[in-house]
Amino acid sequence: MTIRWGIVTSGKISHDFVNAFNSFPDVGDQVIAAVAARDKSRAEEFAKTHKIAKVFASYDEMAMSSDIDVAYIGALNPDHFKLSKLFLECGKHVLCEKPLCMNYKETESLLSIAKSKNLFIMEAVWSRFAPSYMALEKEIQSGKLGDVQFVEVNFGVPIANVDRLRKKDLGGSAVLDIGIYTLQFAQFVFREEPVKVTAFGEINNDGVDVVDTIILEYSGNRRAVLNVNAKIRLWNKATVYGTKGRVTVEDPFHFPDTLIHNDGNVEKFSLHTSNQKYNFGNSAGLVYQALEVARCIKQGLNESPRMSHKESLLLAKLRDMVRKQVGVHFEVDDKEV
Ligand SMILES: NC(=O)C1=CN([C@@H]2O[C@H](COP(=O)(O)OP(=O)(O)OC[C@H]3O[C@@H](n4cnc5c(N)ncnc54)[C@H](OP(=O)(O)O)[C@@H]3O)[C@@H](O)[C@H]2O)C=CC1
Ligand SMILES: O=C(O)[C@H](O)[C@H](O)[C@H](O)CO
Repeated sequence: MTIRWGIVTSGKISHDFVNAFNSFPDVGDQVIAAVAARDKSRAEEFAKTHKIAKVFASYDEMAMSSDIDVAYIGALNPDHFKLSKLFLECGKHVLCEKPLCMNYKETESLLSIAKSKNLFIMEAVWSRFAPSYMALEKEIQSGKLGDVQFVEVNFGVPIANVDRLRKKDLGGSAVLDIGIYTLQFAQFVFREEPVKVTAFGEINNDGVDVVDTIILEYSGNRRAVLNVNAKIRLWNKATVYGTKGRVTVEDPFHFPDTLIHNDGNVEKFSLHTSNQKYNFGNSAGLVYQALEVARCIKQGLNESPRMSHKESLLLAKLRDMVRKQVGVHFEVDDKEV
C-alpha cells in the first residue's frame, strides 16, 4: 500500500518537508502525490519546483479527492485546526505542523474528531523522531545519569519581527512557535505532568509573547527551567542533570546532531546531506516524522506512541498556562470550538 501525501500550502516549512522527504535515501512505499495552496498558481510553482504530479486549485478540492491518503498541514497556526478538521472530515490522515492548535480546547476537539473517524493524526513535533533523541532516551533509561533531577533548555532565535511570530491574528507567540520545543523536551525527560507551572515574560505591542521564562516543577522536587526568546539568538542547547552525571544535547537541541555524554564522549548523528536548499536548520530531519506516520498508518494506528495525543493535549495545556501567566490572550480562547 503506497502512502500518498498531499502537501497543504506552498510555504517555507512545506518546502523543507518535501525537500527532506525527496532527498532521503529510502522513504519506503510512500510518495508526495499532490499539493494545494490558497492560490493555484503558487501550488503550480511549488509542484514544478518539487516535481509533484498533481496540483489542486484549493485545499477543499484536495481534501475531497481520492488522490491522497495523508495531508501534511504547513499552514499558519490559526489555520491548523480548520484545515486538519477539513482533511479528517474528508477521510484523510493528518500530520499537522506544531503547534497542533491555538489552545487546549481546539486540540481536544480535533483529536476527538480524528478518533471518531478512526484516522491517524499527529502534531509534527519532529524532534521526537531524531536519531539523537532515541540515543538520549537510551542514556536516561540506562541509569548512567542516576536519578534525573533537573533540566535546562534554551531556545532563542531572532524571529520576533517575522509576521507569523509577531502578529496575534497570524497566531504569533514565542511559546507557540519555539517554546513548544522546550516544553516537549522537558516532558520527553520527565514523562509526567508538572505539579506546578510558573512563567513570566515580555509581550510586544500586539500582545504577543516574545520572551518567556518557564519553570516546571515535577514530583520529588524535580525541575525544568526553560528560556524562550524570539528577540536574540541563545546557545540553543539542553542539559539533563542526574544524581550521577549529566548529558548535554547540543545546539540545535530541537533537532540535534550532537550529544555530549556524561563520560565526555561526544556522539555525532549525521543527517543525510544533499544539495537541497532549506529554509530552516537541520530540516533534512523532517523526514523522520514522515517515516513514523507511514509506519503507523500501515499498522492501523491512530497515533504515534512517540508523539501521542495525550502528549499533544498536555503540551497544549502547558502552553495555555504559560500564555495566561505571561498575559497573552487569543480571540479563539473565547470561542466554543
Ligand atoms: N518544524 C519546523 O522546523 C518548523 C515548523 N514551522 C511551522 O510551520 C507553520 C508555517 O510556518 P512557515 O512555513 O514558516 O510559514 P509561511 O510564512 O511560509 O506560511 C505558510 C503558509 O501559510 C499561508 N499564509 C501565509 N500568510 C498567510 C496569511 N496572512 N493568512 C493566511 N494564510 C497565510 C500560505 O499558504 P498558501 O501557500 O496556501 O498560500 C503560506 O504558504 C507554522 O505553524 C510553524 O509553527 C515553521 C518553521 C519551522
Ligand atoms: O518550528 C520551528 O523551528 C520554528 O517555527 C521556528 O520559527 C524556526 O525554526 C526558526 O528557527
